[in-house]
Amino acid sequence: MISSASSSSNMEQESISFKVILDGLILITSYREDYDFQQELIDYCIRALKGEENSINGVEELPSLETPFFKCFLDIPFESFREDLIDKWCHTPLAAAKDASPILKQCEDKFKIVQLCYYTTKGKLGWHRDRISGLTEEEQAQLTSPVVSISLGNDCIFSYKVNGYKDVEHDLHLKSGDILIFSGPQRMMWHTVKKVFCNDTRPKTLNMRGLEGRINVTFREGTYYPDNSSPNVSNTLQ
Ligand SMILES: O=C(O)CCC(=O)C(=O)O
Ligand SMILES: [Fe+2]
Repeated sequence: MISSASSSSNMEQESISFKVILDGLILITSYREDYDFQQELIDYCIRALKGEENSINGVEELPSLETPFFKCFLDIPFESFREDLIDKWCHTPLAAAKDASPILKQCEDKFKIVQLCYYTTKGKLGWHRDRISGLTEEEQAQLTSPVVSISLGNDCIFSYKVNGYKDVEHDLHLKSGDILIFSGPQRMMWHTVKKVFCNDTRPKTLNMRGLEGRINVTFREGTYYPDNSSPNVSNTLQ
């Protein structure tokens, strides 16, 4: 069952509205309409993706994954990402969501990594859970710390399963400016990016510097670790 709520904040966003999709799974939609706010993050991400952003590309050799349909920096240290953007896009929405979600409030924030991915309009991401490298299976299973995931540019279909890989799937249509938070009981849910829509789904006022696809930024506890236990999964991240 989906419940909606909103919360006031004294930051740039006057009111943050969100849907509690499930305990621990929250969708914030109120950043959608503020195009200047989105553009600032888009500009920063595109500079980083093109190797022009010193705070990210200048620090060290960052591992990246690249296919014709996908480019991803998996391992950006949290402290290298611009601090004001972390406040605006991670801490502020998370604090507002915590006010409405007691389960999220109980989850400890442990942000260490930013993952920045660009999907072309043919890009996809296979079914996976956001496991963290360096942890045992038991430790993975106990993860509850929030993952804050931002969509920018074209729309996509993000699908998830609540009770394991064999469960039924649910689709979410994510739009530019949406923030999805998963944590607590949903921290290890299976999820996928099924489809990225073509160019005309993004707001025309947003400038993607000629890129036609979608950007995803996630703030998370650790570096992604491939999910080898998934049966018949073609996972772009592996
Ligand atoms: O692009 C998205 O919305 C989700 C990406 C994702 O699941 C991941 O990078 O682990
Ligand atoms: Fe993921």
